[in-house]
Amino acid sequence: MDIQDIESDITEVLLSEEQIAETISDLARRIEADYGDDDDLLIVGVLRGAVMVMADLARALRIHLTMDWMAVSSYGSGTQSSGVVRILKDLDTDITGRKVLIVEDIIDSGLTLSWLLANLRTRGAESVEICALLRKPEAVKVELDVKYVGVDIPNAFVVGYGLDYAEKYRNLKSIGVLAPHVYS
Ligand SMILES: O=P(O)(O)OC[C@H]1O[C@H](OP(=O)(O)OP(=O)(O)O)[C@H](O)[C@@H]1O
Ligand code: HPA
Ligand SMILES: [Mg+2]
Repeated sequence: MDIQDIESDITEVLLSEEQIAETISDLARRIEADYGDDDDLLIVGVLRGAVMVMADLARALRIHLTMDWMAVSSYGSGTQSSGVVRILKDLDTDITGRKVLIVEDIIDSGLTLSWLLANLRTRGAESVEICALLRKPEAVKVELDVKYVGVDIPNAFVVGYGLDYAEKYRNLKSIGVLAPHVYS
């Protein structure tokens, strides 16, 4: 299978490579306006979906920061959240007194971030905020206090730029709606 075949599994491109870059840049400017060099900002990427957002957002931010990672999973290999969040890898950093910004690829049901936010807020950080590239307003099931959202998207299963279906498509440069023929 070559790249041409992968892209044919996308019915509609929601965000092109250029639109993703603009969105990340806008997020970075807003984050910079709220945090300065002295804030000792710790950005926490949520593996594995947020890898691309983390890599690009970190490079777009023109302030000092440190990076750490958590791995949680709630989706298994399907397209519906199980609602059961598992920690697969915890932080290596003690976040007591730190300013923490969780970086995510997508808020779908919101269950993953709701759980993660509650978990990190028990650890004595000065602040814990959320930055998500995408949000599906029609799919969100829980009230979630999200400080930075890139783009609101329709309630369709999307892939690319870190987002997967059964672990594939994370390497697409754009974000698009997965074609129904892929499910069957
Ligand atoms: O708002 P929710 O309905 O909770 O869905 C969002 C979460 O689901 C996906 O991760 P997943 O658990 O599939 O693991 P992955 O990041 O390794 O792809 C995505 O990367 C978010 O972390
Ligand atoms: O639309 C989605 N695509 C890929 N992974 C996801 N995890 C939650 N929602 C999605
Ligand atoms: Mg994820």
